[in-house]
Amino acid sequence: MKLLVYAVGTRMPAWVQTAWQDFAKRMPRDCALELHEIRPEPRTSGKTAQQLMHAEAQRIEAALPAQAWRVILDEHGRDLTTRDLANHLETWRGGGSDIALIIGGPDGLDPALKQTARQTLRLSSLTLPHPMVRILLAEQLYRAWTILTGHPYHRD
Ligand SMILES: C[S@@+](CC[C@H](N)C(=O)[O-])C[C@H]1O[C@@H](n2cnc3c(N)ncnc32)[C@H](O)[C@@H]1O
Repeated sequence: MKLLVYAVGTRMPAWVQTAWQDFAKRMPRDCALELHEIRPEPRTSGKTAQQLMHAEAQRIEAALPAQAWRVILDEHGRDLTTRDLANHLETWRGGGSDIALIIGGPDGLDPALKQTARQTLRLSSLTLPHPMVRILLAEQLYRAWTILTGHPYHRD
């Protein structure tokens, strides 16, 4: 099983890339964390937010593997604890499919794309900037894995 993160946004600052790598490289091969960046629609095109999100959704759809279990990251989703996330990770590992975790761009995600998700996760009740979401998600997935394996990184 792989954890495939599809995140709208390219050319991130070095600190974002460094933080991502720091957590991604800690994940074991059988739970690998991969980042797939989706090119954002230019914000100078005069398009509405709906049109921007629709264009980005088409790129996300084109990039997603057909069999992946889709999980949307959304501030409007259900709250969860890190232990809840560890339980999800355990279920995902048992399911066998790769997991596609989808993060929107500055305007969020197209409502039609959101409806295709099997699960929606909220990392916080705050609206987070999209570069921070990928880092926070990577850290929380690593933390969830350490809970499942009894690694001392996580302390209750
Ligand atoms: C700047 S936010 C977009 C905010 C937009 N108002 C919306 O309703 O989605 C960019 C992306 O980061 C993710 N995101 C932001 N805050 C989040 C949170 N608290 N939990 C989970 N994902 C979040 C979502 O995938 C969102 O599409």
